[in-house]
Amino acid sequence: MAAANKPRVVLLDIEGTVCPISFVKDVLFPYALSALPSTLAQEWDSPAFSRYRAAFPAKHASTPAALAAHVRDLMSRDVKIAYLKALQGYLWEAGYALGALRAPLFGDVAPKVREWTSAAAASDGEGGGGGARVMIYSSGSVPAQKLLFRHTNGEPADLTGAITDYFDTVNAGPKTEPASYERIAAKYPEVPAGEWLFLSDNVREVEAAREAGMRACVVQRPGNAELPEDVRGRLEVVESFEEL
Ligand SMILES: CSCCC(=O)C(=O)COP(=O)(O)O
Ligand SMILES: [Mg+2]
Repeated sequence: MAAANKPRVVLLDIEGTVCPISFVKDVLFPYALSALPSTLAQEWDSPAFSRYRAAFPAKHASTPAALAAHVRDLMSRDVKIAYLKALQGYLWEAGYALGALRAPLFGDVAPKVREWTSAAAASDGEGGGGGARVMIYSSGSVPAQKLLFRHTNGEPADLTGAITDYFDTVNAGPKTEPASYERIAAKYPEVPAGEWLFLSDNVREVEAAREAGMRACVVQRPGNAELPEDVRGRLEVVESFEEL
């Protein structure tokens, strides 16, 4: 990337961008579904669990069976609604803690994140040295994002020390709306929107970030759906962070 194009903040999507979609669909989701029945049976009235239950619409949270059916329905349709995402994060906690879950980041991710952030630290975050702060914006809840980056397949496994901030649909808004990216950028008024780089597998998210004035690239990873034909002609597409 030419020096003039160096971002001061890199904002990363998770699923399909830093880790395979299959980790979410074939590992995280089944883990949550398998932990659900015992969690509902043992923790229904516990203070730790009841705040997740209380966030569900009352008609779907009247009994453990009703809530389980609603969660299964939402997950079968991959509905990215905040109360489901919060519950998933809670269900994954034990899996990460026990070592049953570990996030398989693509090989280029951790080295590039460390390159961006160590150069940013060396230049005091002011840019010019090729460094950038790294932040996350995912439909997964902020606690779920932190779990994922604390338990990666890397060595060391914990990448959270390199990540400055986390955004989800609760604190930023829907990922396909430009206003969400404006809200994120507004939290860091010292960095103009044009000096942010958003990376995502989702074309509509990339378009929304661009509408908000950010530079944004589509990340096309193994296992992602094929991109519509016109995308490569009108948007930047990368297959690895090494290209950045
Ligand atoms: C960080 S939690 C696991 C991922 C997840 O649940 C999800 O919905 C990911 O969506 P993304 O916006 O990162 O594509
Ligand atoms: Mg994604």
